[in-house]
Amino acid sequence: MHALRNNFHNLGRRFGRFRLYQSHNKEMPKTAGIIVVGDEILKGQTKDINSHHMCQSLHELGVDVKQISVIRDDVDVIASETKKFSALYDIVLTSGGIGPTHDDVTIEGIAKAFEERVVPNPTLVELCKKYFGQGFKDTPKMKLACTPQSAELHFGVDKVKGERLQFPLISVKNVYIFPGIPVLLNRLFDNLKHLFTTDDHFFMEKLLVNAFETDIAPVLTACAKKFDGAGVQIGSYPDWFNNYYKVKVTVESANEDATKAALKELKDKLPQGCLLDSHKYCSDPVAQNGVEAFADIFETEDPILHHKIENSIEILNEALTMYSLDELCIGFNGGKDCTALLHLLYAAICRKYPQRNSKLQALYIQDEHPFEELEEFMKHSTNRYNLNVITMKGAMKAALDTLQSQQPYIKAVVMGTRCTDPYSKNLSAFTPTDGDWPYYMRISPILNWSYRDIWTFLRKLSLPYCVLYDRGYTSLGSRDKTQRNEKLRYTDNQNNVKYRPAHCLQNEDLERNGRL
Ligand SMILES: Cc1cc2nc3c(=O)[nH]c(=O)nc-3n(C[C@H](O)[C@H](O)[C@H](O)COP(=O)(O)OP(=O)(O)OC[C@H]3O[C@@H](n4cnc5c(N)ncnc54)[C@H](O)[C@@H]3O)c2cc1C
Ligand SMILES: [Co+2]
Ligand SMILES: [K+]
Ligand SMILES: [Mg+2]
Repeated sequence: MHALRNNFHNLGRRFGRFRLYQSHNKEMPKTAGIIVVGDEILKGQTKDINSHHMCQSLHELGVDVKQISVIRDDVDVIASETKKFSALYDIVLTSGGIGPTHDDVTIEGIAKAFEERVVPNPTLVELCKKYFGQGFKDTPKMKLACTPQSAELHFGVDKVKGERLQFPLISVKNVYIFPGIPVLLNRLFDNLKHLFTTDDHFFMEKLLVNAFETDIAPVLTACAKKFDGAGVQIGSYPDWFNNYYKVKVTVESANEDATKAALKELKDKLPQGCLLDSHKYCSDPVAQNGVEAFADIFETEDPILHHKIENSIEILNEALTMYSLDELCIGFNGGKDCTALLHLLYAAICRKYPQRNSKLQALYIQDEHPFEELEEFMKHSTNRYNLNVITMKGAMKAALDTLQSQQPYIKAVVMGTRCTDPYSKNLSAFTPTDGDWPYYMRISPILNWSYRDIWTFLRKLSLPYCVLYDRGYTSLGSRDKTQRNEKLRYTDNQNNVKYRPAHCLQNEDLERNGRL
């Protein structure tokens, strides 16, 4: 059945050029190809985000994007690629190369593809006259008013203002010519969506699987084969940094029943217990960070932690009354404790200052030999919590000295210290630094949290944490002085040495086992 449909569809495609003004083959979703034009992209000077935006939007509209091609600003290359794509796909979208300078030749290339001449377009000439003034015809701006002979213009209406957009989208046969500047492209695309809308809709389901791709590959292959005839596509996308699953498996087709059947098959055949319960996993916990929400989650299951959280929030609220955001920073080095703390502090700040536009300041005293994974996690956290990270290098005391002279307005540091940390037994929630240290108020809202509390909090809320904790590390310091915790070591049934994740450590007194 599938083969038959495909042949039918290919037949349609072979006569693509004659099909242009007919509606597309109803048997299959409408297809599209995207051509990104620009030397700067091939040189790595500009990152192509336009094709990504177009793919996302087209997919939502039910259009099946089949190919993206990135090519240079060259008339012949543009002409041959356009000709090829125009015959292969129902619609073609190009991005870039339509400016007034010599290096923008997309219009010429597309004209050449269809053996047309480039001519002044009366409507565009009028528009340019209004926009640039009479004299524009003798300037390079005239290029903006020229199109291939058979070009059509599509004027979008600005959804917000209700006005006609100043410049139209140009199309030639089934090729839609977009400008390369992302805001212009997006504006045109979003206001002209109706040109690309179809009756189709893709049905997508996803499974989050906590198993290695190599271990689930046979099941995926068998399922893909079984449902191929029904047009179901199964995708497998490993995520190296997620703490809760290793692979995202997608099941998708234009047929809802087929999608559901394939999903069920996968659920039945994948190893027991490796599927993440979508009700228990939150993919964006930072967006749902209401302070009350945390405490409530733990209220019945873990009443002791519930009270610890409430107590920590009280301390943070007090800190926010005593210090302005300019005077406060969090001591953040990517470790598990300050990761939990950061989430709490961020929530408290969002509640106290819902309209704020200043960032939360974070102090990062960078080790001489930091773990790469830790640095990676720092970067992600900076974006996730919109941090202003103040990075200091060198020994801690000296770094704090420098901080004091460079950022004299900072008065207090919120820290993820716990009583069980070295030299921390006698700390209280608000303790100034010791005599020979530069003067700061140290605020420690999670002093009485245990190792287990930290993990319960992080994992229950699906908070991201540094991936090293999933690979056998239970406490992180300098790379040359930190090892995996031997208590987490085991040998699997193929005799490979492996390490369990940090949250599995039973005896929490052994947390610092891997620190040299
Ligand atoms: C602002 C500040 C003030 C300090 N004042 C004193 C003091 O008065 N007397 C004293 O003896 N020691 C002080 N220290 C040192 C501290 O007691 C620990 O020795 C140090 O944090 C390492 O702790 P750890 O490895 O045991 O635990 P960690 O869990 O690594 O540290 C506990 C907390 O300290 C903060 N922190 C740790 N390392 C960094 C870093 N590299 N960059 C940013 N924040 C970090 C984090 O909030 C973290 O959760 C201070 C440290 C800082 C950051
Ligand atoms: Co079939
Ligand atoms: K893959
Ligand atoms: Mg710690």
